[in-house]
Amino acid sequence: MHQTPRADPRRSTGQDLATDPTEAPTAPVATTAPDAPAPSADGRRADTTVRAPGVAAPVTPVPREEWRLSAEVTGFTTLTLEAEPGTTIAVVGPNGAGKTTLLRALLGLTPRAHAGLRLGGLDVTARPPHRRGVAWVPQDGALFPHLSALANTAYGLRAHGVSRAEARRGAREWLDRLGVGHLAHRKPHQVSGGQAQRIALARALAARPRLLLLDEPLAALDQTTRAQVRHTLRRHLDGFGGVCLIVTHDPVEAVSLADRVLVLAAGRALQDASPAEVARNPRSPWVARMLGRNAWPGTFGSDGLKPADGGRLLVAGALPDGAEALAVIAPEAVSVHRERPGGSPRNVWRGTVAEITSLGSRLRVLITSDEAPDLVAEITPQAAAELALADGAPVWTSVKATEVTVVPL
Ligand SMILES: Nc1ncnc2c1ncn2[C@@H]1O[C@H](COP(=O)(O)OP(=O)(O)OP(=O)(O)O)[C@@H](O)[C@H]1O
Repeated sequence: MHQTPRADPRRSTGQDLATDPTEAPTAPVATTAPDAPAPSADGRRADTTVRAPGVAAPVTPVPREEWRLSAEVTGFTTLTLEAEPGTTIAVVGPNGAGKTTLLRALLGLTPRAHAGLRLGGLDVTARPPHRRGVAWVPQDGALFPHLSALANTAYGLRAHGVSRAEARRGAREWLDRLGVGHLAHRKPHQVSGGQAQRIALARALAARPRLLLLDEPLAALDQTTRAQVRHTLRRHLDGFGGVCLIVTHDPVEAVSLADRVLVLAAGRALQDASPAEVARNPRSPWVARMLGRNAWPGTFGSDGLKPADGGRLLVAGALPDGAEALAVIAPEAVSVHRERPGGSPRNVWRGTVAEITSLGSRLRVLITSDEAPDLVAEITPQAAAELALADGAPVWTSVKATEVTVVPL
């Protein structure tokens, strides 16, 4: 699992964009904070020089700006949140847990919770939403209805004082990156929900915030587009020097994008740990069901995926040699045996039962192995009884190649 906050020298400063026409009817805006240098047109490069259109970015990388997050939230959602620059946190929890309230509190957009907020060394608590250096992509995207996709995306850059031509070029790049460049001149009502979401994401990323808040950013996208946009988002987050909070109900999104998973329940933090830790030791049945996936990062080779924690994993389909990917395996897809299973080619490992916990009417069995990373299987109590499973019991596990979801990293 890619836990470590990512270091990338190529990045520029963050700046603000906070939009919610419903709660901020006086034209949601992005303006330049006095302490913020102008951004580059390229979201992945640290460059505080405004360039003429068509002029290539300087090759000399300059150190990226880094924005540590420190938040003390009180109200319906009550928690303390500290995160190093470059950390991506998946915010998960059942409906009504307070996920959106947390994001709105960080923006200063709700009376239901208050956030004391420091970004980098700067206390932005007293600032209005649009001066905090926070970008927010709400569930509905909240695009300006009267502006084209291009103008929506260029808005944040323009508000930084970037020239019109430069802002449009930067906006065009982000729209292209997210696969909606061909819609640049359409208004929001002329695009589909999924396209609008990608435009909203381009607008937020183009604004280079110090804190990025994404409320189910991939929810309206079909499976193929979702994989593409997730990949783009991941690449961007790799070079992002701020903190990103992503509200999601998609476990694959959580384990593939996030360094940490913050589980909320009734406005409180139930768990805040790495995806691997939350998957291994979920603190509630809800978390177990939502995120209880096995997630193995690894590198592709000629004979499948080589997990970083050892072993080999056969998967259906292939990525180029050397490609990094995350293999996601649902615990229900893991078969547990007392004898070595035969049959068609599949992933088979010898292991030992390390822990058995109940999950509603099912059991979760943690199996450790010298041949593969830790694996969680979910089986019925009846199956566990038939296999005479107990802590320390020697077992075999198997997973069909077709049951492994591969997420390119
Ligand atoms: N404006 C409001 N006035 C009163 N109660 C509200 C308001 N907005 C949200 N709530 C309540 O606050 C709680 C938390 O809501 P919130 O939208 O933060 O949850 P969530 O975790 O984002 O849920 P979901 O997954 O459904 O989006 C819920 O019980 C909700 O009904």
